[in-house]
Amino acid sequence: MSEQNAEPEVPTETSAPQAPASSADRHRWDELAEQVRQHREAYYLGRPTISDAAFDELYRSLEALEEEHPDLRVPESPTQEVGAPLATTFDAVDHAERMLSLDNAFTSEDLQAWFDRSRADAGTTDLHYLCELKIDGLAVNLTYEDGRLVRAATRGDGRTGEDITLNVRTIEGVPHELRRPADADDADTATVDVPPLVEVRGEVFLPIEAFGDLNERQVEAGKAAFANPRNAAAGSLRQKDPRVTASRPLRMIVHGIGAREGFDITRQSEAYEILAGWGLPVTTHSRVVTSLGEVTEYIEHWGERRESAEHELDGVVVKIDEVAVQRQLGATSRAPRWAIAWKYPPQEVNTKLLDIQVNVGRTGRVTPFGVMEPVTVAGSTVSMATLHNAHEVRRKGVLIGDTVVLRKAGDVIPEILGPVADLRDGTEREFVMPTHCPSCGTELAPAKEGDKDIRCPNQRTCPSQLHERLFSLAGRGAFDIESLGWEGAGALLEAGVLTDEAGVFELTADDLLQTDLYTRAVKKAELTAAEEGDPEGVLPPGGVREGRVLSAVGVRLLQNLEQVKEQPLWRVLVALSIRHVGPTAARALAAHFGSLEAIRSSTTEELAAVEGVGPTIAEAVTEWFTGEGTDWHRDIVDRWAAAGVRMADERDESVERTLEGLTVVVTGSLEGFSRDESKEAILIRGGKASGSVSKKTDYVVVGANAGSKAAKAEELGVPMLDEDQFRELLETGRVEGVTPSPPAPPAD
Ligand SMILES: NC(=O)c1ccc[n+]([C@@H]2O[C@H](COP(=O)([O-])OP(=O)(O)OC[C@H]3O[C@@H](n4cnc5c(N)ncnc54)[C@H](O)[C@@H]3O)[C@@H](O)[C@H]2O)c1
Ligand SMILES: [Zn+2]
Repeated sequence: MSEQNAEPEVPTETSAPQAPASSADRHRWDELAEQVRQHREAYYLGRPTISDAAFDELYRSLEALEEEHPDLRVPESPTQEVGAPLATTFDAVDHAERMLSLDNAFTSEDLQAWFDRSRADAGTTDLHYLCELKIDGLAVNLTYEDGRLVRAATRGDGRTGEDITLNVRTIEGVPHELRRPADADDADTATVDVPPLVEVRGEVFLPIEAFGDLNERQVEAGKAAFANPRNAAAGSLRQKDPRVTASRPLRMIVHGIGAREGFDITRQSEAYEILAGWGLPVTTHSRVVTSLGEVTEYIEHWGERRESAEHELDGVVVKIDEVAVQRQLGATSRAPRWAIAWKYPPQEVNTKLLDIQVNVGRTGRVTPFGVMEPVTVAGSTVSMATLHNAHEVRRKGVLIGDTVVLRKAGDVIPEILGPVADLRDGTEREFVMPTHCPSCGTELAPAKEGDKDIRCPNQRTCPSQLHERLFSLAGRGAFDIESLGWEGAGALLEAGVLTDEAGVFELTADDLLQTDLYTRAVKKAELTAAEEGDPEGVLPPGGVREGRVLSAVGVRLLQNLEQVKEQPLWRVLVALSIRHVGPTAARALAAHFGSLEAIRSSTTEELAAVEGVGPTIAEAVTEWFTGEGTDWHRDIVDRWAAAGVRMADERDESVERTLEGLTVVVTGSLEGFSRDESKEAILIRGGKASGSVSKKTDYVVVGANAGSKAAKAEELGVPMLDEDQFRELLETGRVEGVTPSPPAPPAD
C-alpha cells in the first residue's frame, strides 16, 4: 500500500439501502425462493434442469433481495439452509456434527472482503491458509467407530442425511476399516491411533474419464444419458440397489473432519495427514500458504489447469488452517466463516440442440456436428460443436431438440456432454446419419470395413471436400497463402475458375474478375470511395475500376501464389491433403527423401521405415500416388510443378547426419531458431524432433519461457541443453560435458 494511503481505509462497498419489503417484493421473493428450492431438490437428485451458473444467478438475486429487505431473510429462506429436503428412498440419519455448505467468492473483491473480515474476527493476521480444489461431486459423511465404517450419509439438510452406507461401501478406495499405526508397514504413515469415533467428510465423484463410457452403457440399456459427470455421480450413488452403484467407477476424496473423539488436531492440513495415515483418500493437490497473494496464485495456477485434475472442479476452497481459529470464528446457519469457495467462471452451460448436421471434410470424412442456440461460455459464443461420428452421437445419447449441457474449457474446443433428459417433451427426434453425401449425393461408405467413420468416396469433385481441401491448402500449416481464406476458396470454386486444386497456380487476373471476390471488392471499394467523397472512386464498370479492385484483392492473391511456390517441400506435401500426412509426418518425409519424386518412387516399406512415419502414413502415401482412380492426384503434382512450385528441397549435402537415432525436444523460444527452424535442423541431421518429453528423449533444449516440458525433463533426468549446447549437438552429435540419456528400456 502506498504512503499516501496511510489513513484507515473506508470500506468502499456500499450496501444497498434497506427498507421493509413491499407486497411486490414479497411476491418476487416467494417466486425466487420457490425456484431455488425446486432446482436444489432436482440437483441433489442428480437431475438439474438448469446450469450451475444459471442457478447461482437465481440464488444471488434472492440474496440481493434479502439484502435490500432484511425482513425477508427468514430462517426458512433457502439462503439460510444447507442443501435440500430428503427423499424417501433411503433411511434418514442424523449427523453427529452438522455438515455445512460454503460461502462463495466470485470476484477478487469478494475474496479480499472475506480475508479482511476473517482476519479482523480472528484478531490476527498471522494465519495459514489451506488451499485445495473444490471437487464438483457429492458431499458424503463417513462415520467410523473404532475404525470400522458404520455409516455413510448424504449431506441432506446438514443435520439429517440419507443413509447410503451400502452404496458407499462399493466405492473403490473408501476403507471399510481404518488402518492402525501397527498395521502400517511404514511407521510414519499412521501416527495417530484409530479413535473411538470420527466423522470424515468428503466428496464422491465420477472421474471425468469414466463419464463417456458410462453414458454409452446407459444408452445401450435404453436409459437416458447423464448430462455431466456430477449428475452421473449423484445418480449412481443414489441407487436403491448397491450392485448398480458398484458397477459405476465412483471415487471419493475426503476433505474434512466432523465429530471426533479421542484425538484432536491443531491444523486442518495436519488432519489430512492423519486421515491419509488411516488409509483414507486425501487430495494431493492442496497447499498451505500465508498470504492473499499466494492464494491468488494457487487460484490462477489451477484456473489454467482445470482439465488436469481427475475430477471436475468448479473452484478452489480456501480454509483457515488453524483449528483454534476455526472454532473461534464458527459458522452461520449455512456455512463456516473460516472457509470460502472461490468459483471459477462456468465451463458448462445449457443450450438447445437445434439440429445435427453433417460436414464433409477435406479427406471425405463425414462428421456430424450439433447446431445449437448460440450461447456464451468461457468467454466466447458457441453455436456449433463436433459430434465426431454417428457412434459418438449415440454414445452421448443426445436427441435433436434436447436441451444439452455444453462444455467449453478455455481454448479447448466446445463439447456437448449430454442431454438434460428431464426437460424432454416428446418432440425430440433421433439423429439419422445420412446414407448419401449432402454435398454431392454420392453414397457414403467406410474407407475400410470396421471403420467408425464413413466417407464420401467422390474425392475429386465433391464440392464440400474440394472447398475444404482448397482452404486447407492455403492454411498456415501448408502453403500459407495469406489472402486465400474460406470465403475466397468458395468464391473461386463457385465461379468455376477452378475445378480442383490442380489449377490453383494457373489462376490469372481474368479468372479473378469472374468471381464473387471481385464483385464484393467492387462494392467495398465503391462504398469507401463514396464515404471519402471521392467521385472518382465510383466509376462505371471498366478498366480503371477493375484495375483498382484487382490491385486491392486480386493482385495480392496472385502475388501470394507466386511467393509460395518457393515453400519447402514439407508444406507442399501437407497441401496435397494426403490422409494422415500433417506437418509432422510431412517434415519427416521431406527431410528423409528430399524430393517429391523420391517419395513417389519409394515403396511402402521404405516410407514406413522413416522415423516418425510408420505403416499407416506410409500406406496412405502409397495409396495417394498409386491407388485406383488417383490419376488426378498425379495431375495435381504435375501441374503445380509445371507452374513452378518447388518439388524438392535444396539440400545442403554437406550437412552431416549427426543426430541419427537421437530424439530431441525443443521447448521455449530460442534466439537463433524459429520453431520450424529448430525442427528442420534436427530432421535434416537425421534426428527425431519430438513434441513431448519421455524416457525416450535424449536431449531437451530449453529456451526462454520454457514450461512444463523442462520440468518433465528434470523429473525424468533427461539432459537439458541451452542454445549454444544445441548448436554443438547439431554440429557434432554430442555435447562436451553432458552425458546423454541411457538408452530407453525396450517398450513393453
Ligand atoms: N444446477 C442447479 O439446478 C443447481 C441447484 C442447486 C445447486 N447447484 C450448485 O450447487 C452448488 C451449491 O451447492 P452447495 O450448497 O452444495 O455448495 P457448494 O457445492 O458450492 O459448496 C459446498 C460443498 O462443497 C463441497 N466441497 C468440494 N470440495 C471441497 C473441499 N475441498 N473442501 C470443502 N468442501 C468441498 C463440500 O461437500 C461442501 O458441502 C453451486 O455450485 C450451485 O451452482 C446447482
Ligand atoms: Zn460428396
